Amino acid sequence: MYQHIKAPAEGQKITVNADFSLNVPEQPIIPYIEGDGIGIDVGPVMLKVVDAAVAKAYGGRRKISWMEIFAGEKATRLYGHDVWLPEETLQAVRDYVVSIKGPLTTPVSGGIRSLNVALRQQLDLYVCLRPVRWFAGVPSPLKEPHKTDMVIFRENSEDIYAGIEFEAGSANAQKLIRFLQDELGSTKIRFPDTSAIGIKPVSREGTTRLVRKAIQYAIDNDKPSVTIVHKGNIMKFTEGGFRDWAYDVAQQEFGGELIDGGPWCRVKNPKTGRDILVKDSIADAFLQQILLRPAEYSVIATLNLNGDYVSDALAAQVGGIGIAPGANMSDSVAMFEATHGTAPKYAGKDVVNPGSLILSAEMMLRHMGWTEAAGLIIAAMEKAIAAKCVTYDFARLMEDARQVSCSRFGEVVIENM
Ligand SMILES: NC(=O)C1=CN([C@@H]2O[C@H](COP(=O)(O)OP(=O)(O)OC[C@H]3O[C@@H](n4cnc5c(N)ncnc54)[C@H](OP(=O)(O)O)[C@@H]3O)[C@@H](O)[C@H]2O)C=CC1
Ligand SMILES: O=C(O)CCC(=O)C(=O)O
Ligand SMILES: [Mg+2]
Repeated sequence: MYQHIKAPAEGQKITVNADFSLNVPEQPIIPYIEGDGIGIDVGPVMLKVVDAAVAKAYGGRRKISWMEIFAGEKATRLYGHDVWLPEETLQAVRDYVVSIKGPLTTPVSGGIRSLNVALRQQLDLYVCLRPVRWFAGVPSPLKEPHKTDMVIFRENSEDIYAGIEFEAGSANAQKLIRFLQDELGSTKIRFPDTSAIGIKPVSREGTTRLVRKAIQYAIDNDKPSVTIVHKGNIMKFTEGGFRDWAYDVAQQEFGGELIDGGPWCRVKNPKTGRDILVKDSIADAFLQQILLRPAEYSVIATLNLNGDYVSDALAAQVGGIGIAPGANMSDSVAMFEATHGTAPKYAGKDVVNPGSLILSAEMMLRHMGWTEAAGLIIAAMEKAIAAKCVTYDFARLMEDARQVSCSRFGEVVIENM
């Protein structure tokens, strides 16, 4: 029994088999978190678009029973002023297997730690999957935006995001600094009295499970390459470890053969017989390569912070974070979410682009095997964009665009199904 979550009267849970495949009933219950800021704008539009696509694709045979669950500011209003991520929300995400969320606010400097990161860590959603591709007609700063077609596998459970940080001047920061100096011989902390300290855990286990998913994705989707993005020249044991362990996965688990003595290697795709090139790139150079030579990159495997930067940078190449979807996944549980944040200045104004959350829902439908409904959403969005009927973010970059509101864009997508 839940305290504030109301389970719908109709519908069943999605369940997971031992091999992690899903049993999806005809009327699955799917939990959703509305989110803070523009969550109130994009959330309802996404729900309407998905319902319309499912109705159109399956003529009433299939239907989603949405179940609102709570996090962020809305949770504090319901559960108490300090309850940002109620235990029953985590439980529902676990129990119902597939869910979707809007953005959640994280204050800078003080205040609560990220609820987004907490959801990922507490549910061990270790893959942050962010596909980036261009839709015809979307305004882009690139001359050839269609050449950007990548899928980011961002490690979602480790790195600087673990939140092991101590404030400058605090007793714990001082204790840790003294330990580093006295016990570990560190002489490199430039201003020990006024330093804040953060710890960056990166493990072989965390790297291996992420890279395994990335290479398997390349195999299943017939992709030409997997690029390991890291800053291992500077952070030798964390980011450098990530690179070395990633190559180990390619060789030891997928039979990768070294090219010219390595470390690049070639994995034979058992499904197609084609080669998958496994290579690496140092993160700063990678950020210029994706602008200058995007066609050379396909599947990207990277650490948590790099993945955060790279996903917004790549989104900009194909229209911005207003249209960039994503998912947080473990082997069994998947939580879909927009790549963008709460954009507070636009909250409640019905102006932002709901495309990112709609496309995250499209990924969700595909994950459930409801590919016909997913296909309808893609085709309808393409038509809306081709007709230049777009929200402000695209309209300001397009000639002769017809600017529409967030909710109207959703209606146009539905009309085009
Ligand atoms: N997963 C999550 O829940 C995430 C949460 N956040 C949180 O969100 C808050 C705000 O973060 P901030 O860094 O400002 O990043 P945001 O993504 O919220 O917004 C940055 C800018 O991106 C553009 N933008 C974002 N969403 C849309 C959209 N749907 N349609 C069109 N344009 C969009 C706007 O650009 P313009 O001004 O040019 O119109 C906006 O000002 C922070 O608390 C942060 O922690 C951030 C990222 C992810
Ligand atoms: O948790 C946050 O507030 C920001 C997260 C973020 O930027 C992301 O997941 O891309
Ligand atoms: Mg981000």
